[in-house]
Amino acid sequence: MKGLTIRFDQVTFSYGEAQFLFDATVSAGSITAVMGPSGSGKSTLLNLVAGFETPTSGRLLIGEQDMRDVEPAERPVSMIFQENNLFAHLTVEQNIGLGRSPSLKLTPEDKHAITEALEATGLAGKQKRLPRELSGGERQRVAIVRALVRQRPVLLLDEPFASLGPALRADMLDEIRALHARLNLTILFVTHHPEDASRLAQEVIFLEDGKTVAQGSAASFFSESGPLAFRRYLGQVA
Ligand SMILES: Nc1ncnc2c1ncn2[C@@H]1O[C@H](COP(=O)(O)OP(=O)(O)OP(=O)(O)O)[C@@H](O)[C@H]1O
Repeated sequence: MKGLTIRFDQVTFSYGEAQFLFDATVSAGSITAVMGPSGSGKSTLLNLVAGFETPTSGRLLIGEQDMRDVEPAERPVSMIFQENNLFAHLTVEQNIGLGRSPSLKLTPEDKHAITEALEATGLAGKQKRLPRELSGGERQRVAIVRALVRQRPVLLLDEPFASLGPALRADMLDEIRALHARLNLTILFVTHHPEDASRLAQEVIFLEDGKTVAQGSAASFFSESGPLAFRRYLGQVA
């Protein structure tokens, strides 16, 4: 699998009064943190990539393809949310199986891929459990496995580890990094935690008031010459 470039070419959108203008490029195979104050539009940006919302104007490209008429299910994208990623009445195995086949008609090849993914992520032995019989961290791990067996080149993470404690969050970030090294996906992740962004991200996109106001390497963002708006957000300058 190979990650794809995501391009926001003057993409506009609105929720009533809330107006958005996104202009940014996410390089193929990179890990990019999407940061900004609460309400600045981070989830909205991800929802546009996933196709849950449609731009009013401008173009959104994944790879070379304009996503205008491409349904969410057809997009080369998987998304993981903060919580409620899993169906409560389905087992771990079935929840992951949905990543391969929405009707759960699984081929031997699908089953093999699922078993392999369960083993690679330390979930082997738990495949018959229901989500409520797992810890919060394990549930998110199942959501990650389901996204991975889908084999889509773009992975969107909307604060997926926000409800986990710091040590577990750090472990999960390390897992994401390992998966990225193995699969070379394009990963776009929303976080409120600067330490998570500096731990995982190569690039940062910073939003304010519904706009992409700065973009650059994580190294430059977290240096003293980082964008002023970002440093203000971090509380490093008045
Ligand atoms: N479905 C919706 N209908 C109407 N307004 C919405 C909807 N979703 C989001 N908004 C508004 O759009 C703006 C941006 O919301 P969004 O969730 O993208 O921000 P965010 O940066 O992800 O915030 P947070 O960090 O708090 O999760 C907010 O003003 C929000 O109230």
